[in-house]
Amino acid sequence: MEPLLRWAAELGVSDSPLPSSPSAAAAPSSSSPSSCIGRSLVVADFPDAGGRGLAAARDLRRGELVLRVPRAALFTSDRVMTDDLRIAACIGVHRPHLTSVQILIVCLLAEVGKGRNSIWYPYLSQLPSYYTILATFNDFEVEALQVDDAIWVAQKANSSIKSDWEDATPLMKELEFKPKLLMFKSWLWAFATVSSRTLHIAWDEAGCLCPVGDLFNYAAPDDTSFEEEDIAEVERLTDGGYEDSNAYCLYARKKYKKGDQVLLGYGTYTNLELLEHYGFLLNDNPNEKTFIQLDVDICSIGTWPIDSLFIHPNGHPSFALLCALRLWSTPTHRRKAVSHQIYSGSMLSTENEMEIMKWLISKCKRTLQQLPTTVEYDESLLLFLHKIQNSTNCRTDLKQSGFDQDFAVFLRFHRLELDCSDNSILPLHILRSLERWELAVQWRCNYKKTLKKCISYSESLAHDLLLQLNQQ
Ligand SMILES: C[S@@+](CC[C@H](N)C(=O)[O-])C[C@H]1O[C@@H](n2cnc3c(N)ncnc32)[C@H](O)[C@@H]1O
Repeated sequence: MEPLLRWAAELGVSDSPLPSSPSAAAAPSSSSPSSCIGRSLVVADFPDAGGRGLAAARDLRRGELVLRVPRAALFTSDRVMTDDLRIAACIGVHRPHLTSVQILIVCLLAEVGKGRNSIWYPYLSQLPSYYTILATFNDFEVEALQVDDAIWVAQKANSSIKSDWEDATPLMKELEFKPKLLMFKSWLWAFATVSSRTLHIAWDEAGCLCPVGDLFNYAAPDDTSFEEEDIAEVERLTDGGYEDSNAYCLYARKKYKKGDQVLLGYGTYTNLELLEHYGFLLNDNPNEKTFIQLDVDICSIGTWPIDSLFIHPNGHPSFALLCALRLWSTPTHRRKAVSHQIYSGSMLSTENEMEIMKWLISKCKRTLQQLPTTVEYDESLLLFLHKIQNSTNCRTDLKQSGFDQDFAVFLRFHRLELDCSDNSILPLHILRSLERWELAVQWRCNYKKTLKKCISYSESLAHDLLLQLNQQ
């Protein structure tokens, strides 16, 4: 990490507030030219929240500038092409048939191919060696998602990246990439790097790679994290962006105590989207949306977009889903008469609301029954998967777990014998597959928990409605 921080300092990356800021004068001069950070941020490990990340080196105020990355340090395709005219010439010929993301990936792989001769080497050598985005899931791991929609998203992600790779291969051959860099595996690695680490810039849809700035881990944007009393007009409400000062500027979105992890809000993603683009998910994601299979007549009944028809993490149906169900459960000849009431979000009648709750209960129960495993099973499997990844004696741990059958299927998929030798540590590719399997189980388990919450919520509401009916 030190070579990266030194290299970044030479390029002007800095976590020091601008000299005009009063706190700059007051802050101790702890950073040295050998590192671009140390005054506001330090690199730290957060095993339960993203692994390597950035911690506050001192108490940070909300809205404070915490990192400036000048344009000279941003990895963009135009920068690579300005520095390497051969790459620029080849890309120029193929550009009309390629997207900006494909071009950035080719530029990234071209620089990786230069090894130590690349001016980006200190940065490239600190990039993760593997990723867990959905497109990297093998068939076993995709199957473990269990829910058709999620399986479809994973398969589509993989096939679309494969097709991008095929389209860009003639260009990479023209650039005389080494055989290893021409492989789909390398393309997938570069795609995942771009997907999970780029920041938005106005002049390139693919975004930019931002050395050191891409060490911030993610927290779901959640308005409740804002402390009203801290809001001053001059303070920033965004995480950051490319500014007139020709630098990417990143700000603290809230107050941090020294040692806290400083987090960025990458956007409002559901867990499936987080998994698809970033390769992780949050058990407590305020932006999670749980979709259930809805008949066409429900989906098309009103003007609500299909992606607004979902269940919230607390089990409540979304406003649009509730409205759509109210309309759908109204006899056709009465729909026009009640549409004003429906669109304003009002309940139509106790009977109508009861019917909807009963429908939700039965729909969620049927969905859960059709899935091959229960929440309880998934929870124990998660404990086992966690344990086995850290195991120094997998045979014993396996025997005690009760998951030997599942593990046998997993190993058979990888063409490995079940008979792990005594105190063997599992091979690296198996450990990585276990990590992705765990993510798939975590995703489906959260999905099922939300359906169970929806059942409880609907049952309790139906119970209250029944009491109201009886009192009438
Ligand atoms: C921009 S990088 C952040 C730095 C990264 N941890 C590293 O070591 O380079 C984004 C990646 O960090 C990980 N990550 C970020 N936030 C996370 C979180 N809250 N939980 C788990 N992983 C997270 C994911 O792998 C994600 O794709």
